[in-house]
Amino acid sequence: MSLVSLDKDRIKILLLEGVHNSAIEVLKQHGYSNITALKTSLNEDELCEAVKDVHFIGIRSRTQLNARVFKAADKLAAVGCFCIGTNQVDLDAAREHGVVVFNAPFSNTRSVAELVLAEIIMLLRRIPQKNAAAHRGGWDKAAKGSFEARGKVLGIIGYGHIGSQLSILAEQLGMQVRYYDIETKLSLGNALQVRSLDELLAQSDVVTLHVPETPQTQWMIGAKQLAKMKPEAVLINASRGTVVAIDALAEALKSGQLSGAAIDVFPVEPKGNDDVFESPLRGIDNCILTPHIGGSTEEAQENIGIEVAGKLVRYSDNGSTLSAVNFPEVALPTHAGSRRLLHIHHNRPGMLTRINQILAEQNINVSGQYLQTDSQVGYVVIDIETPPKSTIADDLLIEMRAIDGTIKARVLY
Ligand SMILES: NC(=O)C1=CN([C@@H]2O[C@H](COP(=O)(O)OP(=O)(O)OC[C@H]3O[C@@H](n4cnc5c(N)ncnc54)[C@H](O)[C@@H]3O)[C@@H](O)[C@H]2O)C=CC1
Ligand SMILES: O=C(O)CCC(=O)C(=O)O
Repeated sequence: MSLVSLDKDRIKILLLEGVHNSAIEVLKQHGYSNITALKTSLNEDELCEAVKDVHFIGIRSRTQLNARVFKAADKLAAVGCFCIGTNQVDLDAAREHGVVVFNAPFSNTRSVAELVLAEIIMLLRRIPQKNAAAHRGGWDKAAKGSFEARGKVLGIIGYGHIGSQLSILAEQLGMQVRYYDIETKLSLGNALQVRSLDELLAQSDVVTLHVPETPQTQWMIGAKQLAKMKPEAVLINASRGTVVAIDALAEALKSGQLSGAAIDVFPVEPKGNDDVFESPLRGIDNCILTPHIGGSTEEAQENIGIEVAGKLVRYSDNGSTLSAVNFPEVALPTHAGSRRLLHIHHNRPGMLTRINQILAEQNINVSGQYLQTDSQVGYVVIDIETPPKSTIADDLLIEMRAIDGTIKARVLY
């Protein structure tokens, strides 16, 4: 019996935060049946307990996978982020533990762009406050302060997959698009890139944020930036909760400095649907609050489930790391007729020599070898020809694990 490779039904998979059923279907189609799926995220202590025997974990944006969690997860091979953002994962800690992290870089982008487009119209027409008044028995039919989107300036911060799709949709409405991005970008349609954030804030009737969470984007919109926006402009944030200083925004909305806002993401978000949502923005009528649902459509979630589960399957079955966000990328053919060993190590001189020495000493016939490195990590995949039922791959693995500098080594099913 194999010592170190696992039959597929013993490979444990933990899915959190209501990952779509499409993911479970893909995993099952490929023979993975040992799946636990939970609707909520888990806190740090719960995670440290839950990940102990887990080989693959699937999360969305809420679950924080930090260094302590990776330390507790000694069997973990890969993380699937069933979303775009990977800021909730300590990617360096994952790599140091030989854990590959995947995400779904495009599948929910259209959903976010559509929601933002709808919010632009709602905010320019002052629908949030009129809606709130009507619910209280009020009747505010005045046109004052309500505008068409046509001809207005939309300022997009972050012209990536979401920002650029929104740009096209907004032009269909007759909006003039300006954007600010730290990179030089291809402007779509008639959009214009501006040179600074301040320039964008000063020109725009609507400002919308589509940047990742990074040290540079943290609190990039605070009281100072809000003061630079046009009087009565509106602000939309469906990127990350740490990008906008919420207290400053609440002030700007209450004082009428901004005419409205739509916020989908918050510095602290509830763990699951049953938890209470706390925010200084609660109760402010001219603010649309949504529970981080920019990407929550049936279409997006189904596609993300298929995409990320597919990446986990390819890594588990083949060792393929194509499109990993923290790891050297290797696209691998299937390995029918051979056993495949994976060796993940600190990128230092001599590692490949040591691995090949072991293979030579054992007189192993290598039918394929693949190596990819980044500044920190080396990833070697070796296909060997062995007689059926031979345990030679397992013996080799034990020797390879003993090489100084090894982070993780395994033999594939
Ligand atoms: N509310 C929701 O449910 C969702 C939120 N998101 C968030 O939206 C973000 C953006 O998504 P994508 O457009 O797909 O990402 P992307 O990576 O395609 O685009 C991000 C853009 O921001 C730019 N950027 C980075 N730092 C910047 C800075 N300091 N100033 C200006 N521009 C900067 C980049 O150069 C890039 O063009 C994600 O990172 C995620 O955090 C994504 C999907 C769903
Ligand atoms: O739908 C989710 O859980 C998170 C969406 C998101 O923020 C992302 O894809 O980065």
